Amino acid sequence: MKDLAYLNKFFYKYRWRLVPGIIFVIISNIFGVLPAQVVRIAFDLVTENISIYRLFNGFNRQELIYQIFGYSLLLFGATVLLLALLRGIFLFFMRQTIILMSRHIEYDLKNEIYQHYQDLSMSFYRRNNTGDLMNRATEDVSRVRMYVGPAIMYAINTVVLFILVIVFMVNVNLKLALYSILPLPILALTIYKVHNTINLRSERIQQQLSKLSGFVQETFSGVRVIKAYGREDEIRNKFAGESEEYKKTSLDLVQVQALFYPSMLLLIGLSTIITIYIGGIEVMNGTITSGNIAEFIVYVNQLMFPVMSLGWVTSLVQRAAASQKRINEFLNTSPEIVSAESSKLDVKGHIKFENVSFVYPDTGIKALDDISFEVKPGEFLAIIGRTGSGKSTIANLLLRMYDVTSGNIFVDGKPIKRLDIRQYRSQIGFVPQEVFLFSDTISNNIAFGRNKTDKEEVEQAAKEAAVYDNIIQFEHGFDTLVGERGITLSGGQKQRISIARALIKKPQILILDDCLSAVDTKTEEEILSRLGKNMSEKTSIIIAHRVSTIKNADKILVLEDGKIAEQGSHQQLMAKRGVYLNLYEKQLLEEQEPLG
Ligand SMILES: Nc1ncnc2c1ncn2[C@@H]1O[C@H](COP(=O)(O)OP(=O)(O)OP(=O)(O)O)[C@@H](O)[C@H]1O
Repeated sequence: MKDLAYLNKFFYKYRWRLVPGIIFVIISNIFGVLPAQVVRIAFDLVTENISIYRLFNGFNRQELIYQIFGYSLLLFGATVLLLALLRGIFLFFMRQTIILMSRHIEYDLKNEIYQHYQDLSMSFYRRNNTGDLMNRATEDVSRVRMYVGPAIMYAINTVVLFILVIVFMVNVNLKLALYSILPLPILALTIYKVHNTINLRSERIQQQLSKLSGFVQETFSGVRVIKAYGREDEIRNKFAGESEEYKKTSLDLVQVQALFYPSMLLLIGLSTIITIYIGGIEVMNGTITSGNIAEFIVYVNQLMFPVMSLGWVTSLVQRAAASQKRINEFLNTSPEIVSAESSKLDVKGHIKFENVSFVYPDTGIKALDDISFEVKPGEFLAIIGRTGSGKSTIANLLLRMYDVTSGNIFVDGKPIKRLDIRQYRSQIGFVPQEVFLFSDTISNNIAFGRNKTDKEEVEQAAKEAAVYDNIIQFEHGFDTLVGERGITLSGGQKQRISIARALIKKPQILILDDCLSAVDTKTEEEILSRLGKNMSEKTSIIIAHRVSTIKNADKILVLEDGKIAEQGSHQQLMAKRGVYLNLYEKQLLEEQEPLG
């Protein structure tokens, strides 16, 4: 429950909705209880008037009495209607204040979580899966909303109505009051238990549904592999199995729900019978009137809803507390990478790694071991090495996705930790190994890193990435949608669009992480020669597998198991006749083999 205390700040923020909301609840309940008294008076009037009417049997006054009687009944009916109308109006206001407040809190909380997610570092995203992140920001927030809205509203409603009704009941007759509310605690407890079972089973359905949709999503994304391997039947059977499980859990839920209403009606009926029975005895004893029985029946029925909601509210609060706990877990996670506040930053592009070692915190893998190198503005650094040798890790550290385990990284002579991270990253153009394009137009994908871009800039960037000719061949050109809602691009096209996205930023430091692998050698040369012109004053770092890509680099780092095996220019490394030459000769052989 203490987890829910986090939400108190929102109650304070929206106090001018909450306080009037509570007042409206009280007023609406007063109008809800008063009709019972009107019913009692009307009932007593009926019994009295019937005897008077009979007394005047045979007199012409009887007709007059009949008329007066009719008018008074009409008046009572109209009063009940008016009270119901007033109650309705205040119920409307109650919802307009409290439920509206809950929607505002839901909005604030979602934004707060999303904002916090964005500040968290890469290791957080490695530790937690996307489904879980999404659930906490959506599903859990919805549950919390049920607490700040409906649960609070019905809880106040229940308390107010209870106090009012019990006071009225006890005023009439204490004994009858005690008897008629006797089954209510059993009703509250039953509803609480049943609700818990319903929630438990609903959750199981929800889990099974997520499993089912996850399965369907994966099989549709991997439909090519399924078809190519002829596994349609197996997949269909697996789907049928999962669906069967879903059906079973759904049927379980229906079973409890089917029991819910009949058992509730039974308990309500029981209360009414007790009221009539005990009330009848009291009427015979002359302690109450028959109108009081009618009044009590209205009270008992009025109490049903709050009693039912008591069980419901309790389970809502419990679920909200569990959800808020999960939300707090993430909100209390502080970002591992903390940006330094600094004045305006103009990156020149001088990078220095000094004895840098790095161990991935989540796996404990030592990816870099005592790495030292330097790149000056205007230089072209290439990193080459076998898969898993630590090349992408250098890019990760340079972008400060992680902090080094030991050693130092300097940018323009300053430790990287002392830079304002946002300003620094805004001056880096990074093309990751795994291309990611948003489900948006090609133009918006290219312009992603800039606040404002014009058409010419986008086109220019596309030309520099040698993808312009491909794009204009599409029916909608730069407005072509890519991804799920649009066309599927080839691997090479995707890579080049993501290069254009980095180039449009006119970065001071450009990092290309093995992003020319799906591009043919001719296009690769075209891209590299344009880069050479554009990046003449700036720093370029290219991670590659092919020696041909990096031959013209000012400096080449050859990585082996996280260590620098060799470094120097192509000529220097060839002359060394070591790892680099070995790699070069192997690749040359591979290229010639198909010909030979
Ligand atoms: N996010 C991560 N969390 C934990 N370990 C990682 C992570 N990324 C990489 N590693 C590990 O660190 C080592 C170096 O990986 P890295 O991605 O830097 O290699 P690479 O040289 O870029 O390989 P490739 O050429 O295949 O892209 C590998 O052993 C890898 O398993």
